[in-house]
Amino acid sequence: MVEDCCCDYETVDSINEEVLHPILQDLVKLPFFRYFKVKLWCDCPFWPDDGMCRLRDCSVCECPENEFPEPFKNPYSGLSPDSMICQEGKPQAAVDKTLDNKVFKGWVETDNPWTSDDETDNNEMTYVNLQLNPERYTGYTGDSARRIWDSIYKENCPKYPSEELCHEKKVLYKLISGLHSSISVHIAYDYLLDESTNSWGQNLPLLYDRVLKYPERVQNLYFTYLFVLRAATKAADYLEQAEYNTGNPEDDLKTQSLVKQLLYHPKLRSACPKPFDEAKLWKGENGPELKQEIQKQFRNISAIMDCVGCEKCRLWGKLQVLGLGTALKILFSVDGDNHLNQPLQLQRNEVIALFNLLNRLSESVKFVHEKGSSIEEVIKEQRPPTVQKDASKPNLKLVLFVFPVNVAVLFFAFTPHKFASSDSPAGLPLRCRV
Ligand SMILES: Cc1cc2nc3c(=O)[nH]c(=O)nc-3n(C[C@H](O)[C@H](O)[C@H](O)COP(=O)(O)OP(=O)(O)OC[C@H]3O[C@@H](n4cnc5c(N)ncnc54)[C@H](O)[C@@H]3O)c2cc1C
Repeated sequence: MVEDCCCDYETVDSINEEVLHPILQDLVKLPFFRYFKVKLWCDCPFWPDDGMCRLRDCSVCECPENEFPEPFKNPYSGLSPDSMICQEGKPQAAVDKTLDNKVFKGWVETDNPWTSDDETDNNEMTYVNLQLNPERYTGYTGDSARRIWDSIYKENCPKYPSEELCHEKKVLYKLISGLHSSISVHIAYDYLLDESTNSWGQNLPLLYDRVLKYPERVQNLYFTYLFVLRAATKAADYLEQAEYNTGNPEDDLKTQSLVKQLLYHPKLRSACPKPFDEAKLWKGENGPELKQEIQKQFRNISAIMDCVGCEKCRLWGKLQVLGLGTALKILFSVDGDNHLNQPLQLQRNEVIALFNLLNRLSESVKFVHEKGSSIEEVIKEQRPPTVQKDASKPNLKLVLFVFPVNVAVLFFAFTPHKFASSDSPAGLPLRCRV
């Protein structure tokens, strides 16, 4: 069984491959799920942006005006001619959020207590076509990337959950770790293998080194997938009735039908009816305070996304953290005061983030499942020779082991009288036996 969940790994793999993955792949290509509204401007509240991305691939290609759906647009402010071309990292103002209310039946501007995004800040928002900006290797690495992950784990969800850590905090840790695994899997799946020829492909050693080598990271990936899946199925009635209006009636009908197929699929409903049991959380005496605390930590993580120093990583980081925040909002509506009877209200962007996150996790689970069993053999063949042990370099472990032994030998060797023993066989001094 996936820990804390209600399904086993084999079932997850089979429903993912047979049901969820194919539907999600079609769904995210449709206009409704293709466009994500995001503030790409990096206004990090914690550190100035010092992260430099090496590749052109880390900048986001924004949408030309004629591309994104009519009902998504602000009728009062046209796009500047600048936004007609594919830009590198220039945020454009092109969004009017008030249209959400008209386009999406029953969708209002509700705050999400789990995230820090200020959606009313329309002037800085831009639409991005996710299909043009795949999540893949960008070259973002080094101190800036490391600092983001470190601060997420150290300050907002402890890295190694100890036995005393309460169940709810472990859940937060596992969600972040699962998301981190999924990001690494996507880097490995679509990697720049040769910069000079611009050739892209799978990097299996990286998949192994960053994810598969650590069973806990794989477990957390499956956990996060089931958690988000549970949120989507819990909100099935709401999501089924929503109006997916982008001004393309044919595509919009298809969107609604695929959402329904996904959430009510008989195989999913019978094999894994409740992927995660949220009712077990916040049960202790201090449940409400704990919820407030964890909400605050998650909001912090959401704010840290503004510090990601590579635009495309920031886009996907923001989207996926919003997706997780949406799952948390659905499962633990609505705020820290336990207003459980409040009707669920989601923003369009939250639903877009939820399904795109589900799709990312589904892709990661599929790739991990496909490569998991055979990977050790494969990477042995693929590892470049430089990775193999270099005989000219000392092996640190061996040095650390041999050094004290050598010292001991020398010590015995040069103090024969003290350690010579009459009981040693053949009267040899003890040093000879060493
Ligand atoms: C929000 C965000 C989005 C990013 N998106 C991209 C992207 O789209 N493309 C891209 O090329 N790079 C992206 N990066 C950078 C990428 O995640 C790595 O930071 C980078 O590739 C350097 O990797 P690393 O080997 O140093 O380890 P990192 O992945 O940076 O990990 C740092 C440390 O965290 C721990 N750790 C690693 N994985 C897990 C896990 N699953 N669970 C728990 N602990 C773990 C390990 O101790 C590891 O040493 C993103 C970074 C962030 C913060």
